[in-house]
Amino acid sequence: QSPIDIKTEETKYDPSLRPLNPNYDPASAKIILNNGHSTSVEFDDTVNKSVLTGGPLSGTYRLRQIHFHWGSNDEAGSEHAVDGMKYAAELHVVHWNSEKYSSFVEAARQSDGLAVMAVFLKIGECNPQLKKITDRLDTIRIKGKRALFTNFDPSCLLPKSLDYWTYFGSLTVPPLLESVIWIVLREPISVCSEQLAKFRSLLSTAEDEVACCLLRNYRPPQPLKGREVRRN
Ligand SMILES: COc1ccc(N2C[C@H](O)c3cc(S(N)(=O)=O)sc3S2(=O)=O)cc1
Ligand SMILES: [Zn+2]
Repeated sequence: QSPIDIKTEETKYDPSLRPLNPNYDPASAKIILNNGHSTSVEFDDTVNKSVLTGGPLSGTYRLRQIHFHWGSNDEAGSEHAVDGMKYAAELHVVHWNSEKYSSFVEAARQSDGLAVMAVFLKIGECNPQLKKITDRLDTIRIKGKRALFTNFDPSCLLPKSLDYWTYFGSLTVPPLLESVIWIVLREPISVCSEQLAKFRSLLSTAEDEVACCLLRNYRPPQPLKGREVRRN
């Protein structure tokens, strides 16, 4: 299950791991959405226009969506931890194995079906690339709201270094399917408190319900149960 606390001393260098090769077309971006549990940017995944190859992956994984996890304060919010330390937030870039499976839903049931790249958000400078997303959150405050959001390449949210840890895990949201090859980037990107506050102002409730803010949406670390965490 995922997330996990990555004990860096116990990770294993694997020379067979290749460089990550994200190749995204900004035209694939379609909408920005508040699904009540997070905010996501959904991409057109009907063709192999935006894909991730390389790293621990064999074959081509098609970009489906990106979304974020955060906490009620800047001290915690990430899902993965590094030597017990949590970051303020975490970005997930979700892909599915379009080479072996014909749909996302089918891929989500296979152990090699999904590949999620996780990027830590560390409190610091405001992030100008993230601003493109946080500036739109006031238009999708209510659960279920969506807005057009195109011409966006999620590579702009990746750190300089694409060095990573990788392990086999699960979705961190129900139905918690054990179908994810996790690729956790070692270098964080920056986010400022004001930007995080905008995520927390999203509502987990719909129009006809009593308003409730989406203050935190991270799952705590799960037991490793003998799994190996490799690094490139
Ligand atoms: C099978 O039912 C599903 C249908 C759709 C989804 N999605 C939406 C979720 O936000 C979500 C959360 C993921 S995380 N935190 O990376 O593990 S991945 C993901 S998703 O885009 O696949 C998940 C299961
Ligand atoms: Zn996630």
